[in-house]
Amino acid sequence: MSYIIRATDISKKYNSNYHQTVLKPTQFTIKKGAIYVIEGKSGSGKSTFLSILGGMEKPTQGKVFYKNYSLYDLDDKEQAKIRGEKFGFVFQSFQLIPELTVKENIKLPLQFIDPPKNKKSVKELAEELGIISHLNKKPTFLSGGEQQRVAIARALITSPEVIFADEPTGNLDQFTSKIIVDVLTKLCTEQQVSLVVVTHEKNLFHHPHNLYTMQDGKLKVEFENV
Ligand SMILES: Nc1ncnc2c1ncn2[C@@H]1O[C@H](COP(=O)(O)OP(=O)(O)OP(=O)(O)O)[C@@H](O)[C@H]1O
Repeated sequence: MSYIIRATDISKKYNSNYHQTVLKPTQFTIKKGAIYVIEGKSGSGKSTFLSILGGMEKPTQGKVFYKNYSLYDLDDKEQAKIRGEKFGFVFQSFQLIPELTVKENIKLPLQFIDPPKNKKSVKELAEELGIISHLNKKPTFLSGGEQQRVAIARALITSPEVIFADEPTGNLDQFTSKIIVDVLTKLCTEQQVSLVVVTHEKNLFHHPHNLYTMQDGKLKVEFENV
């Protein structure tokens, strides 16, 4: 199989605002280890698109296939299993649990899934991400960039096949943003994890294999290499 995820003719209208087509009919394929960067203005539909691909928002029309499975035709439990075991998520707001230590935050997704094969240990990931000295601290004692590293470790701990990152540098200064993008793309490339990133700042990405712009719900291909 040449893809991990394939979306066919997906489009989206929200029930609360049915006259607006937030995502116009779109085809999209995610291949192993490839990097996809999607840029666009606020409100153009990027997060909606990412949520549909990541199994979090059912499209109004069209299908999303994870391998041979039509994701939204599976029952809730099966969908949750694929999201938990095969996908990782990184958000603008980090979404760490303040009451837990860094180590506990990183390990959290493992509680909900079958033990993954070839999993890296918390220590290995923390070393690669430069947060080893913070493992026993609570996240609020860390800088924004450090918290996002913790979130990246949490996304990678399950050995996912795809990471979906929604504005991962949206809360970070320019210098820290660059470091976060570099570490995220390096780890995904090394581990052959596909990466789909929504951003306002495409210039942070030096070597995306594929670049798109979203404009009023229409996805435009800038270039595709993989
Ligand atoms: N749950 C929802 N219900 C109704 N409308 C929504 C919902 N979520 C998003 N929208 C609308 O869909 C459009 C696209 O929103 P979306 O969040 O996908 O854009 P975006 O490009 O990611 O924006 P941003 O960069 O600000 O996050 C916007 O007009 C938004 O108001």
